[in-house]
Amino acid sequence: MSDSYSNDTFKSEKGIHTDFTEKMTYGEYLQLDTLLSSQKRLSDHHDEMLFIVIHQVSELWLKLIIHETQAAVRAIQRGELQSSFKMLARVSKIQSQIIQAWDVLSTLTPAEYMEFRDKLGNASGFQSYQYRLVEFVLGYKTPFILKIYKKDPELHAILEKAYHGPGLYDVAIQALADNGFPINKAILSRDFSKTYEKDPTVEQAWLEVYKDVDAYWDLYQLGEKLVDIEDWFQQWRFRHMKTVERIIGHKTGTGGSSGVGYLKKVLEHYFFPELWDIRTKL
Ligand code: HEM
Ligand SMILES: N[C@@H](CC(=O)c1ccccc1NC=O)C(=O)O
Repeated sequence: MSDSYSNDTFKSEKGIHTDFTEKMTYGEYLQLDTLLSSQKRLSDHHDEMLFIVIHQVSELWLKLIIHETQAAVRAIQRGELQSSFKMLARVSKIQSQIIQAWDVLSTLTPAEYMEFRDKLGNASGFQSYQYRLVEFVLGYKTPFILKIYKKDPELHAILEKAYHGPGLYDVAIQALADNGFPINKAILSRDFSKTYEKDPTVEQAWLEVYKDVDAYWDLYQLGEKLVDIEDWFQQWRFRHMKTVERIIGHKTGTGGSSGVGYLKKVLEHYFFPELWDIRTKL
């Protein structure tokens, strides 16, 4: 199945190109012309290349995270938990890979960054729509985010769809209900465009799953896959915050936020709260 938000196959009106693939080269298949001519520095500063490449690599990995997570949501909805585990495990591996990028970026000194920072204008990672799609599929819905994309109707529509759709945790909670756990009806039919807030029936269900993992092995595996993803996500947020502090200290962000202060605040958010709360109770 193709991505729900991007054009990801070589297609003509007749369908996927097969005649073309016979004589195709490595570079054509990977569209290296486009990919490798997309690193355009705005300054002639040597280190701006590092800055661009790190961001582009991160965006490519985000693309795969979205592809895998959206497919995992659909698999869980179909009750195919085993197949979702494979995709969610892949997501965690990508997350661990993305985090390594901070070590490379940390070789950029504050003085080097300041030599080209003013060229970035008001652009900021804050505007990364793929990052927002990941937050949305993980269930974090911040109302002011959609407004950023008002001037781009196509992008706005993609984000709006994800904003109003169920997140990974919503389908996991539905799986708990489908397996006989008494989940509050208001949670099952909740407005998905609101960030999830914890509920005692969901906590009770996860508690029972975690107390008897042999009886509920699949649901336990699902819970642990979600904990892995949240754990890595928080590590990414933390490394971003620390790398930013290391490079620009407490300067205000180009996106208009307080900078490090804002990034520390976001760290307080939990995606799957009950899965963390139960640790204290087990
Ligand atoms: C020198 C390197 C970097 C600096 C100084 C930096 C700084 C910042 C700052 C200050 C913010 C807060 C918003 C603002 O006011 O601009 C922010 C947000 C953000 N940055 Fe970076 N950043 C850097 C590298 C990266 C990289 C490599 C990525 C990877 C894609 C990234 C992705 C993001 C995202 C997604 C946000 C939004 C976070 C949220 O709203 O929770 N940043 N960054
Ligand atoms: N917000 C950063 C600028 C920045 O990092 C940035 C600028 C343009 C494209 C991507 C960026 N990366 C992440 O926020 C700053 O305040 O220096």
